[in-house]
Amino acid sequence: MGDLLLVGCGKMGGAMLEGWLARGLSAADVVVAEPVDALRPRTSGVRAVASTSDVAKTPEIVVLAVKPQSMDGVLPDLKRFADEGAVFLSIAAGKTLKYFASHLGTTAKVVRSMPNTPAAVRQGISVATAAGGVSEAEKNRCHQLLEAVGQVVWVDDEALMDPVTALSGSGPAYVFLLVEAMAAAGAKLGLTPDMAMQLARATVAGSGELLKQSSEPASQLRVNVTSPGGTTAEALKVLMAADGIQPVFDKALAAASRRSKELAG
Ligand SMILES: NC(=O)C1=CN([C@@H]2O[C@H](COP(=O)(O)OP(=O)(O)OC[C@H]3O[C@@H](n4cnc5c(N)ncnc54)[C@H](O)[C@@H]3O)[C@@H](O)[C@H]2O)C=CC1
Ligand SMILES: O=C(O)[C@@H]1CCC=N1
Repeated sequence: MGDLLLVGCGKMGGAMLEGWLARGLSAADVVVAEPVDALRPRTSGVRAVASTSDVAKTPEIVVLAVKPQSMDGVLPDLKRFADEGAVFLSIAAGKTLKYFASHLGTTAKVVRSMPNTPAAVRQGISVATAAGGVSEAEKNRCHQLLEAVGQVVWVDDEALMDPVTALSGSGPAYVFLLVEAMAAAGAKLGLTPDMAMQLARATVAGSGELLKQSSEPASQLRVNVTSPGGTTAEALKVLMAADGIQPVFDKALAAASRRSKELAG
């Protein structure tokens, strides 16, 4: 996949690095810039430095995995790599291609993407969009990096990245909250908290695997659980009421999408 500089080795950067190494990217081809000593990889053979200013050689690809709020601080030192033709793959929420052009130069080759944390177990999904100057071969290189940790979808319309971020980028958090909420509700009905959490966790994980393996749509998998006149139907009357789960998700995703736009900065 060529030589690569990973800027930021936190939750997402670290997960992606593991995926790349597992996929056969040579450790000798990766440099990680991460100011937090404890987060710098130690065992993989990857070279790690505290700051991008310690990196002299222009990498083929620079993966930007710092918080959107840290981006202004990292880009000035990286502009020298943009000037030398490096391709930038950003995973930062909100940060637009226009933003990168204003900091790295209008000819900078930038791909904006949005992965999600199931990348840590190579079950992620990323959506990506490329600036005009990025060649098909360069897009392919970015595709390979994202594909090492899950599925990849490309879009031409960058405006879709805000709803994408709200749905799949932030989405794992909604699913984990669902586990917490189901466990809490089970405990209120008399289960011990431990047992309620065990049941909720296994139910969501198992349902996810069923969804993954089945060719049936989610709506049919739901129907398959719902015996006429049975227990599920009673619960779904509550969840699918006009004031049930849909308006809550509508509001939640709209809020996340709005925040993604605000982070454009
Ligand atoms: N956590 C998630 O679920 C997802 C996060 N993202 C995006 O990924 C990016 C990283 O997010 P997380 O991994 O969650 O955050 P994080 O805080 O775990 O990782 C960011 C890392 O960047 C490092 N950093 C800060 N300044 C730096 C600098 N000057 N040079 C090099 N490294 C520096 C920090 O020490 C930290 O380890 C964000 O832009 C976020 O929007 C995208 C998709 C999902
Ligand atoms: O919460 C955030 O801003 C990041 C982007 C998507 C998931 N986590």
